[in-house]
Amino acid sequence: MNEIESIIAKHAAVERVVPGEIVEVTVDFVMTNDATTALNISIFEDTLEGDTIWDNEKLIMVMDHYTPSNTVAAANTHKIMRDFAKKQAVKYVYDGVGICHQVMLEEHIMPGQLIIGADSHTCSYGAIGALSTGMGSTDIAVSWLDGKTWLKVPETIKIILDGKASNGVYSKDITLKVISDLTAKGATYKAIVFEGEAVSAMSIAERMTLCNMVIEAGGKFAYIKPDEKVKQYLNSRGRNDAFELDVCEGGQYERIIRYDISNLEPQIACPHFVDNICGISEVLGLEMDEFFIGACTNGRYEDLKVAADILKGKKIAPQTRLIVTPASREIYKQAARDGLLEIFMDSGAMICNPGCSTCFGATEGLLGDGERLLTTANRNFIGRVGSKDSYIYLASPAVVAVSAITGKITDPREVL
Ligand SMILES: CC(C)[C@H](C(=O)O)[C@@H](O)C(=O)O
Ligand code: SF4
Repeated sequence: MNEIESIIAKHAAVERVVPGEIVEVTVDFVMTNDATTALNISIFEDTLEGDTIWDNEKLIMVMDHYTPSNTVAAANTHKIMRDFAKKQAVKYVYDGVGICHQVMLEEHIMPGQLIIGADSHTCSYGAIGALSTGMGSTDIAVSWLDGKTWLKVPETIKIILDGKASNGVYSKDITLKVISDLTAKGATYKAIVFEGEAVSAMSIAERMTLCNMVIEAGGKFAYIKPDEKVKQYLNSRGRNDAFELDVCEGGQYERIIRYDISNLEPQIACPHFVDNICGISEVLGLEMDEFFIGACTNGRYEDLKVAADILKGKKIAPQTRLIVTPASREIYKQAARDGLLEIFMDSGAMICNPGCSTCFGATEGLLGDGERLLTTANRNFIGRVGSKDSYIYLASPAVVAVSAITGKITDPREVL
């Protein structure tokens, strides 16, 4: 079995699984957020006539898409979540602490686990060697009954990233390039394993970026074999439990794709599809109205640091706005301690509280008619951030920061 199949087999308590087979698995955590928890609750209580959830330490609830509540509807949704959490004595409820995926990484996930979440970017936890995937509300509610769900064992694509990214090129550019080649449906219900020297060189933050966008090609799971960096990260977060490294000999892959990323240029996803991607040279000089640095793709400390180093002592272009939203409270605090927030504010940026923010377009930073946004998020669907007549471009934090200074798409390699 390969890495993916071996983790699934463990959770199905069987010796061996093969792609295409449907198995019942026990999950380690179920994560839900304020976008759909109220729906999960109504399915659990009304449709399934559920009484008590299977484990009050394994259902993790996060309020992040609409925090602090910006409408009465959002406040009522949060109230439903809080009432349910109280009734069920749910141990982990995070409100305003950060984006669900970042909070899960910081507080809960261990390599080798299997996690399902009511959010498509749940696939991010492959960054530290966990198998995780997003599911719809009914499947999530059913899992609350007994901590089990079903899966079709996916085929696995292995992507080997060789070479060393040049200055100004980051894991966001690599992930955009991979999505562009796979296309939006090219990896539907397939697992993607990343390996190679470029992956080994990546920080945990960069690996999160890489795994986060696998769903944009339809992927079921993303996975990077955990190494010493993962161990160090977990230790730094107080999680010292030993984890087994999966030794998978003779594993089968549906395809192996190899990249040499040494000559890759910064990539931009253009409206209105994530796989509508080009090299930055094709869109240089395109004027923008708004810039956003944040989201579960690129709102981590390392991302803010890259942006702050570029923005230090500089001002954003007149008649534009820059919104910076740290992905979690931990990141916010560290960015404050290290002076990053001051650099952003001095440049003219607005700093928002940890959460999905302008990525989801529910709380702040909405676009007006005809406006263009350059963002570090992962989706550029029509109308996602405000007006249906607006245009969203996806890029790395370095591209967004350097472009915020000029007001138009600019190549970070010019300044780095
Ligand atoms: C609202 C939520 C369920 C959704 C998702 O599943 O991804 C959101 O987080 C997004 O990024 O579009
Ligand atoms: S930051 Fe954006 S992509 Fe991530 S969970 Fe929130 S809305 Fe979804």
